[in-house]
Amino acid sequence: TDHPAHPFPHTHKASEPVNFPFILDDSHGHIDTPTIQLFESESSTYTYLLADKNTKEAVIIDPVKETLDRDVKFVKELGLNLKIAVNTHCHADHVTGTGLMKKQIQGLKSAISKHSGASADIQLSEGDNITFGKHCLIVRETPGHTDGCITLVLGDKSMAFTGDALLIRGCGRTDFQQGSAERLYKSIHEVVFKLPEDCLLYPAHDYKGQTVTTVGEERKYNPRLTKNLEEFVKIMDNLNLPKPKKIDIAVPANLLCGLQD
Ligand SMILES: N[C@@H](CCC(=O)N[C@@H](CSS)C(=O)NCC(=O)O)C(=O)O
Repeated sequence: TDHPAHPFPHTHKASEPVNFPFILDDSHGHIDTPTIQLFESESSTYTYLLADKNTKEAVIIDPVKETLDRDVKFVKELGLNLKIAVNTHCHADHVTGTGLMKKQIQGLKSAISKHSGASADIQLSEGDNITFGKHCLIVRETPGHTDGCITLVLGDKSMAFTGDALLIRGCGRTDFQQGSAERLYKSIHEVVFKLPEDCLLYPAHDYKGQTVTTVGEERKYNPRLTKNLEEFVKIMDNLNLPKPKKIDIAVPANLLCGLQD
């Protein structure tokens, strides 16, 4: 395919969120795993499409209802066999595109953590594998932003999709949906920060145009998670963020795969 290669090492210099597909660089050994990072601008959500180049089996992470047509078009244009649409948690700020996507793509199954309280074809638990071709995503439970938050780690640990647990130089808020700053701190330090230093981390959101980070960078520069637990809890208790605008629509809808009228 003629999608531009993602630059390595990344620089975080982009002033606008990347809104074009990229294929991972040969040197990272993933030339046969096309990975596409897509952006939904209203909720600043990243959706990821990963595929095995040979078998064309694919997985989509965190699709958004508003960008359903775009994502389905990508799947069709790339000739992918999209097997699983996985949500990293029950989102509070946007409605998932999973339920509607299932209606358009035959055989597509939805997946979410069993701790999310949401309905899906597959209820995921710690250590489960989501396979696509010769690749797999390993489910790691990273609660704290919500009870049912998961981080999806590529089998060789070269990249991980952190949902709202770890954001670039930030983290998910912990003031609703069973949020707990203590649990989030433990999840990040005991799961995400234990991944290899150069493991690429892809979040579910970014509000500043940043697209990717690494474990090493976040361990060193994350302004919240480099603090001790007590200071972290204080920071999280004082974020004073306004409630997500769509929370009252999004949460009930996402408990039903985004299909509530
Ligand atoms: N303004 C947005 C919501 C922004 C927000 O609260 N983001 C969440 C993740 S989506 S629930 C978050 O955890 N933010 C952490 C942070 O430090 O910004 C809207 O109205 O939807």
